[in-house]
Amino acid sequence: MDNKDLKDGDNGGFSNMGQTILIILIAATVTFFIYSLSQRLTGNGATQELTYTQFLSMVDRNLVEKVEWSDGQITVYPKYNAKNADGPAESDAASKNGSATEDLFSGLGQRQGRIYFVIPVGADAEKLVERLYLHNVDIVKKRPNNSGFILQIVLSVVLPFVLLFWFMNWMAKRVGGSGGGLMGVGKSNAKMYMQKETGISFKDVAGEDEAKESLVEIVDFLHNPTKYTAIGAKLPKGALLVGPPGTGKTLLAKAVAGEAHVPFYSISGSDFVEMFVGVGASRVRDLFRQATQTAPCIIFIDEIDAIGKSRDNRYGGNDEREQTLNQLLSEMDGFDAAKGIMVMGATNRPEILDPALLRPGRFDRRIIVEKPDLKGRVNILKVHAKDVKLDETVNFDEIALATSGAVGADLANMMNESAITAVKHGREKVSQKDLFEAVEVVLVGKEKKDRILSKEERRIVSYHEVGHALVAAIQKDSEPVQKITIVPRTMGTLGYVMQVPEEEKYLNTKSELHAMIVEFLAGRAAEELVFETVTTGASNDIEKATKIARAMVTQYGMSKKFGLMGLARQENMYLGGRAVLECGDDTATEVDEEVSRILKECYEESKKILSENRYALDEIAEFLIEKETITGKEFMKILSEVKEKRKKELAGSSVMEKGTAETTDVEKKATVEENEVEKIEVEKIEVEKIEVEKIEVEKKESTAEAESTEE
Ligand SMILES: Nc1ncnc2c1ncn2[C@@H]1O[C@H](COP(=O)(O)OP(=O)(O)OP(=O)(O)O)[C@@H](O)[C@H]1O
Ligand SMILES: [Zn+2]
Repeated sequence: MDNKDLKDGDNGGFSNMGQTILIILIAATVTFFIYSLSQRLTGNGATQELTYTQFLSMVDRNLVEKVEWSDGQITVYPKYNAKNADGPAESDAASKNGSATEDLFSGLGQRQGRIYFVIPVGADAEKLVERLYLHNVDIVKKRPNNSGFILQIVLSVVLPFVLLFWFMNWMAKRVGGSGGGLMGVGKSNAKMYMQKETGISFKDVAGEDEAKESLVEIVDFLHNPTKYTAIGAKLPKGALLVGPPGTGKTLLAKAVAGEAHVPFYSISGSDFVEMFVGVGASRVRDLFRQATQTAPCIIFIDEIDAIGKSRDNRYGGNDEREQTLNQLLSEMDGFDAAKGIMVMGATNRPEILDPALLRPGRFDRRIIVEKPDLKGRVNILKVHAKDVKLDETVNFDEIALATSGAVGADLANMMNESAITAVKHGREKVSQKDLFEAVEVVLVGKEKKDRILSKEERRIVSYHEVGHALVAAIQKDSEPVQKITIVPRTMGTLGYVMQVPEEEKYLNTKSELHAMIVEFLAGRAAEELVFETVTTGASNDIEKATKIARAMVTQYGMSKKFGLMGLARQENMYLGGRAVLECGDDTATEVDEEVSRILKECYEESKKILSENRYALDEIAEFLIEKETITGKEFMKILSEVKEKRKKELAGSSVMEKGTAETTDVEKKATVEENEVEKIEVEKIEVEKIEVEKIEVEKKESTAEAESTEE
């Protein structure tokens, strides 16, 4: 610790010394330069001295137009082009004289009218006036004028300092911005930025009502710290904003500063960690020193986990980072909260923070900033639509339904994309269609028109996607299909099915999860069924299906084998991290077996649904190959037409017998399996019909989870 402090001091000392010398050198140069410039402008360049005798001689020769008389001196304005203008008499006089005045004049040429002379006034002022009258010289009596003098002062003294100040600021920014040259070492203002007024209020943050509620208190305390101290309350020093990326943590911190009308200091945790040992700590010190000067204020440290990682080395120790963290802790202990300094940190990995950071008197308030729910998303869209022109088709509820899981940053992005799309199509207002297009752009990327698939590939992709859609349409617990497309997108998908829930779900039943897996695997099932071969296109589907199956077994207590036993710990919950198994090796093997069993079962179910509906699969897939994109409505229409046709065909042929036999077979198998599955099977035929109608009616309530599948 001591060692570190010494080092910091050295760093600071060196850079301060260097800076001082540099300042003096630059100031001297600039002063000299500007002084000589100002001399030229205001003085000798335009004014020449004349002896009194020379002046009298000029007057006598009628070469003077006007004099300005101000205390103690006379400024002489010679006649413009005096030599030629005043006729032969003067000319004669001049040539006869041949004096110094003459020389002076001849050198002045055309410019002489603009040159004036300063001479001290002699004692015989009265006589001089008489003489001037005699020669028709205008006399202007002037009050002493200081403007020239003031200008000179401004130019030679003030300006250099202004310039210097500006220059230093610029240097500091430049040096700091590039990661700290020698001069920037130890200066926190490099990457930190300060806003006197953020101009952001709680109104600009939508859908985070709980977070805002807890922050209102902080605003009040910044407004009026004495109210709290008077009663003996200990003021909070720090608050930690915790939540997934893009949920508006930075925005909330700015809103607190904006509401309280206090300055906002912002720095990112990763900026503290430099390659020079000691720099981070010195930055922290600097930051707090500056903040103390402008208290009340807010210090916002984004990604605080970069410095605040636990010091127990479990996550990899780092001397520099520990020093920085120690400095931060001691600064937080050191300042007087009554001054109104509030330190706000943001992180999406709260579990790795050093417990010391979370102790009372430090970041003892934890404010959870969640992903927005349906209502929150609607409100966020509204906030960002403030300056966007919308037409009457726009319905934010629909968009919000289609974007479950999206955070504020995504929605802000979508709003902007939709406006760009509208412009691209030459429209003046954003329509619902533009918004949906934007949703897709954000979720799966832009259309990739230059990717040409071979004919066979297009067929495979088409069957794969229709496989997903068909299973979704037929299963009881699936979400309605909004759109099917085989236009490749920039984020790697060759086609996808977009589905829209009818309402926001906060809980999933076991049978819904089961239906999801069946649906994810349906793409691959269609490939195998039709082409008798499989492709790499299902990798994403398989990953998602496996994740759900694993969670069912290890986290949701949904497997018969393990029942309610919790077998995994969620890591990085805000970053969508994996669940880490917490069990013995033998159990882990059994978990894998169980997961594999579920997947196999679901895959078989998928294949069964598709083979039972093979006629529909073929027809819709062919239609999609031709059209590239079909809407959910079109899809449902074809599906019911095809079914109708099929029914008639079957009624008139003996094929019916075979079909029935197949179904019965599979149903028998299902009975052995879990209850829900059985129920679904039995109900399926009636449900299918009802579902189709229901979905058609409710199609207007579209939107949602685009299910991107890698094919
Ligand atoms: N609740 C919200 N209301 C309105 N806009 C939001 C909201 N959340 C996010 N945004 C928009 O998203 C942008 C990014 O949000 P912000 O940077 O605050 O997120 P963050 O949680 O700090 O993310 P990160 O963890 O990546 O730093 C904001 O500038 C804002 O435009
Ligand atoms: Zn797929």
